[in-house]
Amino acid sequence: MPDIIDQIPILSKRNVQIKNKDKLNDMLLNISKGGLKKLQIVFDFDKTITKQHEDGVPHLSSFAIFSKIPSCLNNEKYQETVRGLRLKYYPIEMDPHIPVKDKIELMEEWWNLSEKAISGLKLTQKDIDEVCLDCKPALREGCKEFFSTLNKAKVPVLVFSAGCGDIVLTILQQSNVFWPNVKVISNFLNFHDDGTITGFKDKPIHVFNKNEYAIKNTDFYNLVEDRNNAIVLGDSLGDASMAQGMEHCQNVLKIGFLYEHIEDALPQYLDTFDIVLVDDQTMDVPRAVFDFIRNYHC
Ligand SMILES: Nc1nc2c(ncn2[C@@H]2O[C@H](COP(=O)(O)O)[C@@H](O)[C@H]2O)c(=O)[nH]1
Ligand SMILES: [Mg+2]
Repeated sequence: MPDIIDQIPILSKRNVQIKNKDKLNDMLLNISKGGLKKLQIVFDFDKTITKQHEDGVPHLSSFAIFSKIPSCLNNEKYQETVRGLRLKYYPIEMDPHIPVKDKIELMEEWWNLSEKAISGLKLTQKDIDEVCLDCKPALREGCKEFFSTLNKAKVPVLVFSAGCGDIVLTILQQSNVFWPNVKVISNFLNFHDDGTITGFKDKPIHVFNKNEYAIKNTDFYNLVEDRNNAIVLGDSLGDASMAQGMEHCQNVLKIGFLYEHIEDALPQYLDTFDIVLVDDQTMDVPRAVFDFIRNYHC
C-alpha cells in the first residue's frame, strides 16, 4: 500500500496531529483514486474560513459582527441579552469536559434565545454591508487562493455555518471568494417589508446540528449527489458531522482546527478529526491535501 502521508511533507509538521495514520492513508488513497470529479468540500465559516485569532486576539464570530450594526449596538436590551447569552453558553460550547450529547440541548437554547433577541430589530442590507467592511474579519492565509483553485477545478464548495448567514454571505462576497461553485447554508434572517427582523428563515442551525436535517433537499445536496468523497473542515467538534447528511459519501476526510483548550481538547479532536491542526491560522494543509488529490495518478 503506497504511503500517501509521506508524499505530503506538510503533514509531518509538529502542529499537524494524526491519530490513525493507516486510516488517513487509506482515506487519502481512495479520495485520490476518485479524483476531483468525485470530490466536494464542506467548510465551517466562523474560525475555520476566518482565523481563530490574530496575534492572540480572538476573532469575532458572524453573530458578534452582526451585533455591531448601529441599530443593534444602540439597543441596550439587545446588547445586554446577547452578551449574557454568550457569557453563559460559549464556555459550554468550548468545554472539552462536557460530553457533546449534553451540549446539544444547551446550544438549542442559545440559538433559540438568540433568534428571540434579534426579532424586532430593524436594519438593511446596507447596514450589513457596512459592518462587514468595518470589521473586515481576516480569512485564513491562503483561503482566497484555495477558493479560486476550487472554483477553477469546478469542485462544489459548501459553506455550512451556524452563524448569521447574511453576515457570512456578505463577508464571502466582499472577500471575493463567493465563486459560482460556492453555496451557503446558514441562519439567514427573515425580514418584514419594513426591514424588521422576524427571526431566522428556517429552523436554527447550531454547532451540533449541522448535519442531514439542514442539508437534505437543498440545491447543494442535489448538486453533489454523484460526488461520493468529501473533505470537511471545521473548528468545533460538531463540524465533523457536516457531511452526515450525505449518506452517499464513502470517504469523508475531516480536518479540525484546534486553538482553545488545546491540551484538554486534543484527545477528543484526535478522535473526531482525521487531521488536527494545532494553532494553524492558514489553509496550507488543506491546500496541500487538495493538490495531492488533483495531481494523483494511480
Ligand atoms: N458572539 C456570538 N457568537 C455566537 C452567537 N451564537 C453563536 N455564536 C458563535 O457562532 C459560531 C457558529 O458559527 P460557525 O460558522 O462556526 O458554525 C459558534 O461557534 C458560536 O460560538 C451569539 O449570539 N453571539
Ligand atoms: Mg466555527
